[in-house]
Amino acid sequence: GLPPDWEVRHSQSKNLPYYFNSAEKISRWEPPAGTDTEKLKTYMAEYHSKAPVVEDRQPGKIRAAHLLVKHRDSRRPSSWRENQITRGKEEALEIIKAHERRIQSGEISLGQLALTESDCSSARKQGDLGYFGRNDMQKEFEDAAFALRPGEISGVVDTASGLHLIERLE
Ligand SMILES: N=C(N)NCCC[C@H](NC(=O)[C@@H]1CCC/C1=C\[C@H](COP(=O)(O)O)NC(=O)[C@@H](N)Cc1ccccc1)C(N)=O
Repeated sequence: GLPPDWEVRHSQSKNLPYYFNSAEKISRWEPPAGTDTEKLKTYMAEYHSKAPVVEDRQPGKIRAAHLLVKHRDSRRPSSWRENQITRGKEEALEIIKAHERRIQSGEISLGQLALTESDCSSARKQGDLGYFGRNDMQKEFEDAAFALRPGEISGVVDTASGLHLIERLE
C-alpha cells in the first residue's frame, strides 16, 4: 500500500520498521503521503509477525568482549594484572598489535587472550562485557562496537582507559 519506490525496512538498532524510498535514497519513520493506510495496516500486521527476531535481549543493545591494554596515561593505570602500570602508550600499542596479529592469524581467540592479557576486570569472563546500549561506554568504544557486525573484531580502539580490541558477540 505504499507509493512507488517506497518500501518498508527494519531498523536493527531501534527494532522498528521505517520507510525507505529506493529512488531518492531517503528514509523516514512515518509512512509517506499517498500510502493506503488500510493496506499498510494489514501488511504491517503480517510484517510484525515475521519481523526479524532482534538478536539482543532488549532492542538497541549489543553484547561485546574486549581486550584492554592500559598504559601510564590511562585514566586508571592499575589493573588486576599489574598494581601500577608504567608502560608508555607506544609500548601498549606494540603489545596490542601483537595480540591483534595472533587473533587475526587464528592462532588464539580474543576471549582466550583476554583471560590472561586484558587489563580489565572482564578478563576473567574472557573480556565479555555483557549487553550494553548507547551511552553506557566511552564514546570511542561505543562507536567502534556498534559499527561491528556480530562476530567481527575491531582494530585498535583508543579510549581514556587504554587501548582496546573489541569483538561484537551479539
Ligand atoms: N557494562 C557496563 N555498562 N559497565 C560500565 C562500563 C563503564 C564504561 N567503561 C568503558 O567505557 C570501558 C570500555 C569497556 C570497559 C571499560 C572500562 C573499564 C576498564 O577501564 P577503567 O575503568 O579501569 O579505565 N572496565 C569497566 O568499566 C568494567 N566495569 C567492565 C566490566 C567488567 C566486568 C564485567 C562487566 C563489565 C565507561 N563509561 O567508562
